[in-house]
This record gives sequence, C-alpha cells and structure tokens, in this order.
Amino acid sequence: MLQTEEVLFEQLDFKEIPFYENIISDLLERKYSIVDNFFSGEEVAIMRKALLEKYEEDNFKKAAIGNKTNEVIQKSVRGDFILWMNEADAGEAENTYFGKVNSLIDYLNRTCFMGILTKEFHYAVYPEGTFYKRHLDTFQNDGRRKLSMVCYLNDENWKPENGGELTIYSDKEASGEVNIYPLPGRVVIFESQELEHEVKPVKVPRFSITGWLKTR
Ligand SMILES: O=C(O)CCC(=O)C(=O)O
Ligand SMILES: [Fe+2]
Repeated sequence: MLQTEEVLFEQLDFKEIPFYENIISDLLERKYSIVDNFFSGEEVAIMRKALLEKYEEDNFKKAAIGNKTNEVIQKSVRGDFILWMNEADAGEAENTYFGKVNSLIDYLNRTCFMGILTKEFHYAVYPEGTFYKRHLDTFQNDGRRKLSMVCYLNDENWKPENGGELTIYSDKEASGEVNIYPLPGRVVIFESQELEHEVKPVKVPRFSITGWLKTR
C-alpha cells in the first residue's frame, strides 16, 4: 500500500473486516452471499424463542403480495405468516438481530457507498405444506429495496427431506440455480432487483427473519 493511502485510511478510521469483505466480494461476483454462522447458536435460540412466543400469541398475519397499501392475499403464491419487527420497541431478540445487521449496514455504507438509509424486517413462519413461488422482491412495488436478507431460525437438525430450500435462480450457476437449506444462524443476502428466487414447499414448520436494506 502506498504511504498516502495508509494515511488516508487512518484518517477514515478504516479497519478492514474479512467477514464483511467476503460478503461484499460474493455480492460483486454473483449477486448473492451465503453466510454461515452469521448468528451463533445462542443468538438463534434467543430469536427463535421470541418468534415462537409472538406466533403463539397469534400476532402473525397471513403474508400478502403487493405493497403495504395494495395487499392481496394469494395462497397460491405464498403461504407464510409474518410479523413486522419494530426496532424502536426492541426486546432482547430484536436487539441481537439489529445489533449485527446495523454494523453490516455501517460497513457497506462506509466501504461501498451503498447508501442504505432504511430497512424493514419481518419474522416469518412457513407452516407445513406452504411455499413461496418464484418471484423478484421488487414485485412488492418497492424499487428502493436494494439487498434482501434472510436469516434462518430453525433447529440444528434441519434435514433435506424437510424441503424448504431457498432456490435462487442465476445464470452464473452451471445448473441455473442454487438451492440453499434454511440452516440455523445462516444468513443469505442477495440483490433484490436482480435475482428471482422461491421457497420450496416445507414438510415441517420453517422459521426465519426476512428483510430489506433500502436506498433513499
Ligand atoms: O425465506 C426465504 O428463504 C425467502 C423468503 C422470500 O423470498 C421473501 O419473503 O420474499
Ligand atoms: Fe423474496
């Protein structure tokens, strides 16, 4: 590194974090990144417990397609139940979640000038037999969605027979698609405007947090 660059980086108080750098290079290379152990087993347990409590209290509603003012419930497209998260009214689970998500956003904004200004996240439950057909997340009529982020909160022993893969369609893959199992602590990040994807039918309930990092 040139001496002047060193000085510049020092001035910016910049410290390269390899964990985040991997995510960025994945996104640049193939528009998605699969990050195992983004959350620890303990953190997943805290978040899953909160999700299940809220689900049992009946706070979730049937997920719709279209944007918030133009919602249509269409079971033939998606069968999950969701609950929007509120960072202003955060408990331990939300603090755990947003703590890590916010530092990733800071890093992206500082190093890639990505201009992430807002975010929105919801808990999601896919009961047995449900799925989400192939779609693009901007199909929700929200062009500000830049990156989609899904975090899985399932048990350790999620088996392939359970189904529920996230399939991302990409012509960069030899087979045209990549199938990703919803393993606990795993986070998948992808370009909302670019990659079509679907959730294959689940044989047992599937738990996650899904959200979007948004510009403007
Ligand atoms: O749960 C997943 O793996 C993806 C969910 C999804 O595509 C969505 O909510 O838009
Ligand atoms: Fe999606």
